[in-house]
Amino acid sequence: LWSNAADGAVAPPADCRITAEQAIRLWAQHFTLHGISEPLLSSQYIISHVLGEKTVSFSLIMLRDTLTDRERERVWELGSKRLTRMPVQYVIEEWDFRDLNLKMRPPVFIPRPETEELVNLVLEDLRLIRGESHTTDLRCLEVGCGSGAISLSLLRSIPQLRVFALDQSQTAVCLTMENANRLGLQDRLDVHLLDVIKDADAILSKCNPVDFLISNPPYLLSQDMETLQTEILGFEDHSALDGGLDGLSVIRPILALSSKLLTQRGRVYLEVAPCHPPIIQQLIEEMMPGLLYLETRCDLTNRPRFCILQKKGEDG
Ligand SMILES: C[S@@+](CC[C@H](N)C(=O)[O-])C[C@H]1O[C@@H](n2cnc3c(N)ncnc32)[C@H](O)[C@@H]1O
Repeated sequence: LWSNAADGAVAPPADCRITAEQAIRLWAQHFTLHGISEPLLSSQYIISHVLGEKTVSFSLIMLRDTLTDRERERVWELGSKRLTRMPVQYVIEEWDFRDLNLKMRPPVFIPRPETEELVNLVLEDLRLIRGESHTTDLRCLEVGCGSGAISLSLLRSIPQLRVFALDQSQTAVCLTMENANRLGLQDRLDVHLLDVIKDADAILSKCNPVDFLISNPPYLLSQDMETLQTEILGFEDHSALDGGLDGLSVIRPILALSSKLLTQRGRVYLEVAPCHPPIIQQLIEEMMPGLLYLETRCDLTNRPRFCILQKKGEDG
């Protein structure tokens, strides 16, 4: 079953009858043998994808009988890609984020579960501030939109929302637009190729004012980059991850921009590293008189990962 093709990929077996369940087991074993992380899940995602099932409904594929020749070839083709340590999300070119199915393309950052928590937190906070009011329009800026996961989730959940999304990567900008078009959410979204460090004036002229700003910026300390998994280091855009010496190289300009862009009492929602909340709070209290540090929230594993800030009103 594992004869190697000339390019090192695993060749699909000829004349082999194999069920979906057997294929899952076989590939999970093969991944384990080659030190691939999450071998069983990788195998399940690939085979579900090839069979056109939603990534979550693994039990359904157990009911499937023998794979067709085409399906088997495709499984072997995608399995071979995973053997190169390519993340499974890039292998199957799709990933679910909350209730959205998004196209994935290397090296655009793969959305993580913590960011679903960030979106939930924002939706809950907006409900508390605005009540159930559906009449007033809302405007939001997302810095570093990647595949569009955050912006598109917010647009799907809030019908009165208009989003300005920006990213310094052309591939990310294109992928966000492609995902918006696939989901029919493009009419309330403007996506710009802009760098929050270099293009503050352009951002102010295109997106001003906004009711809230949201970002999952690159926040890893450069020294921690080398501890990342081969899957991440070898395939994902490093500028989506590396936040410089103190992890704040993109967060600082976001804060500076916020005080200029936000409407009175407008909010900033940030996903950050666990070491960042007290540093950001101090930065704001000492250097940014227009902003107020409201609170730190923890993720599901109880690590302090989200910061909520507010622009001060005229009365302070
Ligand atoms: C951690 S990823 C988040 C992507 C997406 N929001 C998500 O949560 O899946 C950070 C994103 O910020 C972008 N980025 C990094 N530096 C930036 C900068 N200076 N200006 C604008 N975007 C930046 C990266 O290209 C990347 O897409």
